[in-house]
Amino acid sequence: MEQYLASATTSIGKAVNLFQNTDFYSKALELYSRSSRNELLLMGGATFFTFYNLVDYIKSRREKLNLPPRVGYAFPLLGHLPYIFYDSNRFLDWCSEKYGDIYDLNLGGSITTIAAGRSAEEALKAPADELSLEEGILKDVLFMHYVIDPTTFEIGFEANPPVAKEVISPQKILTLTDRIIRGLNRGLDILTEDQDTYLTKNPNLFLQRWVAYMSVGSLVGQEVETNPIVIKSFADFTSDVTNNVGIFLSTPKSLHKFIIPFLQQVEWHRQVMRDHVLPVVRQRREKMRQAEAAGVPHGLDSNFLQGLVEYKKPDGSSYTDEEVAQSVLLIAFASVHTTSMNLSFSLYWLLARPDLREELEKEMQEVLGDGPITNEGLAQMKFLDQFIREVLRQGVDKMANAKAVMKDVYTFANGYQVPKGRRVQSTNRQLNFNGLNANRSTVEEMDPRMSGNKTSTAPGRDFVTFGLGKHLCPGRFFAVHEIKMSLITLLRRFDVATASGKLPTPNRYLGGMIAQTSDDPLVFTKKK
Ligand code: HEM
Repeated sequence: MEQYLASATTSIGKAVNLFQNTDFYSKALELYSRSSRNELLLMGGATFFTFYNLVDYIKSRREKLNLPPRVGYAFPLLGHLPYIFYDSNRFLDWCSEKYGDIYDLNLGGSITTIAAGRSAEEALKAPADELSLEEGILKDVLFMHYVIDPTTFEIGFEANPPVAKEVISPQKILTLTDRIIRGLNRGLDILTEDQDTYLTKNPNLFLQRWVAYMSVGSLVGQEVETNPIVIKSFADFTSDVTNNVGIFLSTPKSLHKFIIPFLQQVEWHRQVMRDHVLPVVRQRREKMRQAEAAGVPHGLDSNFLQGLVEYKKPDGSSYTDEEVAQSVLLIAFASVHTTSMNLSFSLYWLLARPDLREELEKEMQEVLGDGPITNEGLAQMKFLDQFIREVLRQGVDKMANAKAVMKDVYTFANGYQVPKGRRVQSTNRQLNFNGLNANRSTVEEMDPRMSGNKTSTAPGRDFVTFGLGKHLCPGRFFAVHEIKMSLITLLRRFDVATASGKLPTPNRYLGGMIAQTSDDPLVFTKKK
């Protein structure tokens, strides 16, 4: 044993020496000094995984499965993370070229299967009882089960998808246009404090809140569309959950229960739902009872909350008033961050590429002139749609949609097998850019015209931002509709610029893989 430890220590020592003599070492030091708190926590978390996953690693090597090839050249403890931090585009493109559509990476000791090409499509399309996003991201990474009870999760996965398909279908969203526009104008007035020049130091928070202003009326209902507390809860729920992720990842799971009471804002969100949404659910159900007794239609507006009020479980029963009210938090989770992030990407792309902004403004003038935003006008704005599709394609993670294997073994069509509990991630940016991360990876190369006649809500092999197959995002029509109207409204009402006066970098990558928006402060100056 001692001999083994001595030789292990010597090998680690050699590897460390080797590492210190490489170009990576100076890059790593530079990265460390530039990294944000979240990035460092992410790295810390990954290092902890080394120890957690040791048992799983040894077990999976012993199993007689047709495992995907393991990529070589891993560093001690950090595995392949240094390559991903340093140049994820080149590294992932090289992995695909050398190992094909499926391979295993060591991410700080945690073995993760990376699915590219056809295998990625397969992973994206897999049913949740085989590859589960709920287990792979929501529980494993975001620790959502600390804040969301099992029934609310059930509503999120069983009821929300069919309700969304019904209430925010491509046809139904056209009836929501005026309500969304009212909400976004109201939100803009409130958030810019009606000032002629407004500086936002935290643009992403600004955009999250703005998206909540425009969404609450259409998704929850007109009863709460101007309620500032519901809007704040709807806007902030996701960031209140995700802000704690780095801390959880860097702390052993056995200690989580001690830190939860100090970290979660979530009880406040639950109380808001009880105080402000529960009475709405009760009033609507009462109205429905009265209408049914009188044999007349209830006449209530169709929206997400109403869809859940009316939703019947497979056994014919309904969710309780309280369960329906709490599930609004999961609607906020699915809709606010995703939409505001892509709105943010869009805005920073327009700032980074004045030529694209000019082209969009030209189209706005030609189609809408000084008239109102209409569904007919939006349908004619081809460049806007091409631009948003391209922004959505650019804005995905390089290793994305982490799904946990739920069966004893998940077998891919090419015969490779992945054991239960292992996480499978798909190379979404590569997929979106025809198999190569390197494609259109600079700001200058971003090119909306490459979308041709493909639309921003139609998924495809080269457009997996909304997922693929059974779990394809049913909220995509609503999200794109909101982003389009927000951009037009913002450009019409304000001159938008970075406070620094510099061109921003629209896409950044946390840890080299997770897409992040710019956070350069913005100045909004009212147009006369
Ligand atoms: C740009 C904005 C959005 C993006 C990029 C996005 C992305 C996604 C993705 C990738 C999935 C598939 C997850 C999987 O593979 O299991 C998904 C599912 C889902 N999204 Fe979105 N989403 C957006 C906006 C919205 C909005 C606005 C809503 C609702 C108002 C929504 C509701 C849902 C629901 C309910 C599901 C689950 C579908 C299912 O499991 O069958 N999303 N979304």
